[in-house]
Amino acid sequence: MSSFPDLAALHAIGAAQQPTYPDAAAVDAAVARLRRMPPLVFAGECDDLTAKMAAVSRGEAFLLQGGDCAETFDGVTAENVRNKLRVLLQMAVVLTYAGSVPVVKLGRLAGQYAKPRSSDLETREIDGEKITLPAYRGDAVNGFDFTEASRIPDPQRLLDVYNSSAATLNLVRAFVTGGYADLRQVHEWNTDFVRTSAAGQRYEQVAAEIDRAMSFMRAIGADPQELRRVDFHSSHEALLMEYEHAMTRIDSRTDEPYNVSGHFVWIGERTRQLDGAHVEYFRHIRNPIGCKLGPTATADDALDLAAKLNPDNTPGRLTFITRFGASKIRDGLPQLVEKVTAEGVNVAWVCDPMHGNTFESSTGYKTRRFDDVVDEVQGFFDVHRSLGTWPGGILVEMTGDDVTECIGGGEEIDEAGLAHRYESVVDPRLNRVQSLELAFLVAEMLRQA
Ligand SMILES: O=C[C@H](O)[C@H](O)COP(=O)(O)O
Ligand SMILES: C=C(OP(=O)(O)O)C(=O)O
Repeated sequence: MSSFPDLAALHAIGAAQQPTYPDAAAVDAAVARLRRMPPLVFAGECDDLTAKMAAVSRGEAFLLQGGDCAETFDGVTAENVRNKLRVLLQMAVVLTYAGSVPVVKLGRLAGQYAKPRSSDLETREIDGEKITLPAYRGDAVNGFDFTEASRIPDPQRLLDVYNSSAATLNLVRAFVTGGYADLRQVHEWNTDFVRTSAAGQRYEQVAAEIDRAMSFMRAIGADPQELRRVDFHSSHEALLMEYEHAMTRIDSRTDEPYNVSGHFVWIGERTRQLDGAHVEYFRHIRNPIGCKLGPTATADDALDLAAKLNPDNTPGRLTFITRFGASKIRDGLPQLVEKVTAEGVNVAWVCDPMHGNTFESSTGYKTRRFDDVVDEVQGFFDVHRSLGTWPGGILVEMTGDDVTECIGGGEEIDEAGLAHRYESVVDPRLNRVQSLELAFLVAEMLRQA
């Protein structure tokens, strides 16, 4: 493999979805500062996750990847991080217990601050006048406020991404190793609000069964450490060349480059061009990586990407995250899986049931139907079952709060109800009850798989 390219070489190739910074000297200063910062994750931890993803690709484990569509700097609070983690832990318990499968837990957090956009511009009508400004590209790039000043890309934000990710990851590490993720807390994660929902009551039954199993284990003198903590890793879309390149370090053990801003990083649907800068960057780093595949991806695209991103065919290195949309997955996915499998390519298949199912409600909100999300996951399981391959996991945009951003679910949120608490700055997330409901439905699919 050729040597790790410098930033200028990547830009010369052409990187899609990058901001245009007005002040090049300020960008250089931010990048130089980032290059001196300590890593947020260790290369050895990334290797551990690669081994876990290899188990996923072999059909021995299931991936649960979840978190906000776009993290915000204001959202870095203990309450917000804990709420998100709590729902992810609940979902993992449901999948592990009801689905009877080991679950690899991966937060879409501590780095998910940059967003690709369909359009470079956003137009709003204010006091009868149409105003057009640069689109919001995530807190890593510019501000959400709809003002000219706020929408100017500011490289100082790259340092804010580092600091916010460090704070989040620090708290997550404390939660998952410091007792909060102890399985004896399984009831505590079921907050009052969720407990009163149908999914919460179902969860309570699972929690009671786990309690009984643990009492039994204690009675026979077994109290394994694995019950007191969980392995939890971080992930984000590695979109911004300046940030991701500056956060890449040569591992002292192996002399290989690793992205040390997150354990798992992925290439988005809009930046997976085979000859583009993102694929070029990703082929050099040694982290476990993902690549989104949408409805326009062909089986040959998937094979070409696998050959370039994982030439040694290392198990666990590459995950294909498919995001077709509920109406397209049953027609589109089989040819990809069939050909990739026939060629003996090692990948984990993961379903993102969010990004192919977005539409604008009559009330003007970007939303998704809970039923479409479930239907896409069901289609994903159906396709894999018919081909004898393993449906390796799900990637969901979710939050630990009671937002009203997706339509449907047991709470029956309707289009009018979206206005009640719509907080996402880009795409709609499942709220905590919808997330738990989805976990029960997927556990059922897993049981049948
Ligand atoms: O999260 C994914 C993308 O960034 C998002 O769907 C793009 O949204 P847009 O079409 O509103 O730009
Ligand atoms: C942008 C995203 O998805 P996609 O690249 O699949 O559109 C995302 O997961 O945030």
